[in-house]
Amino acid sequence: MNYKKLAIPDVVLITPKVFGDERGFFLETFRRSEFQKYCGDYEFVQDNHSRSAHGILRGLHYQLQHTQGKLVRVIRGEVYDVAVDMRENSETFGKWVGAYLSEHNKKMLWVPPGFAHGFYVTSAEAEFVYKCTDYYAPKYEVSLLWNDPDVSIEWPLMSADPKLSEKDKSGFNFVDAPKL
Ligand SMILES: Cc1cn([C@H]2C[C@H](O)[C@@H](COP(=O)(O)OP(=O)(O)O[C@H]3O[C@H](C)C(=O)[C@H](O)[C@H]3O)O2)c(=O)[nH]c1=O
Repeated sequence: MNYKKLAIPDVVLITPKVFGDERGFFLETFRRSEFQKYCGDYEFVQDNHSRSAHGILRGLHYQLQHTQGKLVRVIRGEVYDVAVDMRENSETFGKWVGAYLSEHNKKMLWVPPGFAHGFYVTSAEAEFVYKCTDYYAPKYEVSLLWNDPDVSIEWPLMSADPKLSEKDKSGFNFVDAPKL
């Protein structure tokens, strides 16, 4: 596996080694020893799986307590995945990074605790699977608006506006969003 620190160094893009043969392919999606060496000493306690249609944008979400680190990947289709640094004392506070994750590139993104996370579906459909370092805690969950002018994420929109949940439509602007 290759571990590449992005412009926000705590966010790591992971490219697995893919073993292809006449049957198909094999790859390791997680190896604790390597992950802890390059990303930190985290344990995962919950795995999630969601499917979304083209043009859906889920997020950006974070939890004020039980903050979750997420190791995310796409097993069908393609998304543009984004992390926003919500850690008030961080040098990259309010900054964002993004990466295309797809069934074809098989890349994974490590999004540490303290980040708002979301993705936009660029394929017809996308199946998104991820590991979390803490449990879902809805009473502590917050949505950051996808199009906040201060964060100014450059989403690769393929139509006027993405399709959002009601919760995400009423997310906080960055200036008003609770910080970590
Ligand atoms: C996240 C979550 C949701 N749910 C239930 C609650 C709702 O009844 C239903 C859909 O939840 P929600 O609309 O919050 O799902 P997403 O919009 O995909 O939320 C996720 O979106 C972005 C991309 C994230 O990074 C988070 O992991 C997560 O917030 O699943 C659970 O039971 N457990 C969970 O861990």
